[in-house]
Amino acid sequence: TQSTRPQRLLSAVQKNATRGDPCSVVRAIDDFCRHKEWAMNVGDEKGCILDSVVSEMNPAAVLELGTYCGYSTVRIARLLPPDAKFITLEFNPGFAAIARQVIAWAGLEEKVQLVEGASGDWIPKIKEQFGIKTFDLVFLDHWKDRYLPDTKLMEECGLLRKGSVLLADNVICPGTPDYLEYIRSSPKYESRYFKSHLEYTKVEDGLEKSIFLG
Ligand SMILES: O=C(NCCCCCn1ccc2cnccc21)c1cc(-c2ccc(F)cc2)cc(O)c1O
Ligand SMILES: [Mg+2]
Repeated sequence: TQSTRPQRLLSAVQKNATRGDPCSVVRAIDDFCRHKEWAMNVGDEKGCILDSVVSEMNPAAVLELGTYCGYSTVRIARLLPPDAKFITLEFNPGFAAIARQVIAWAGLEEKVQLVEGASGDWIPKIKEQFGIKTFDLVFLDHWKDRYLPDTKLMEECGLLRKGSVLLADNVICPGTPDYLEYIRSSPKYESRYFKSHLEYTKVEDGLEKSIFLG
């Protein structure tokens, strides 16, 4: 039977990365996606911006919406303090199965809780299911038309506190126009756009960093 792109990406990790070495996993995925097959990881250029946001925050509780193959999951988890709580949500069971193996290859399975399901279903349950009060950082990288409804849902569910940071991928390509319009005009947020490029290409894209003001 034909392999899928995520399966070929995992094989490249198992072939070229060192078990327990997150940076070698990140490098192996970037090499595969740049030279073999493009895939929708946040990539190395936007990944460095992600790293700087995570490092400066030193977050105790992180939520990632959109795991895919676990590339950004590994980038984030490798920078977290030991007792941090990190939940990553993936809708597609095939992607989730690959991501679990990529995260394990990096030796980070203890630091990440991968949950399968839809954001709209899971966000209202996170507090009681995982004993989390609020998130310090949310990385939005899932369905682009869910960024806005899910941000409003996180507000309503009390998952954001004064100072919580939302970091959104793909605000230019594929684009999240309704989310950008809302977050940039809302008095509840202080937003900043980090201009970059769509992973592994010269096409413009960027990350929108928004601080919840409470
Ligand atoms: O579509 C993208 N990502 C989302 C994938 C599906 C997420 C599904 N999902 C996961 C958790 C979850 C929870 N609830 C509901 C749904 C959920 C994406 C696309 C591009 C892209 C593609 C083609 C092109 F020509 C240019 C750009 C680039 C990116 O960086 C991307 O991230
Ligand atoms: Mg993305």
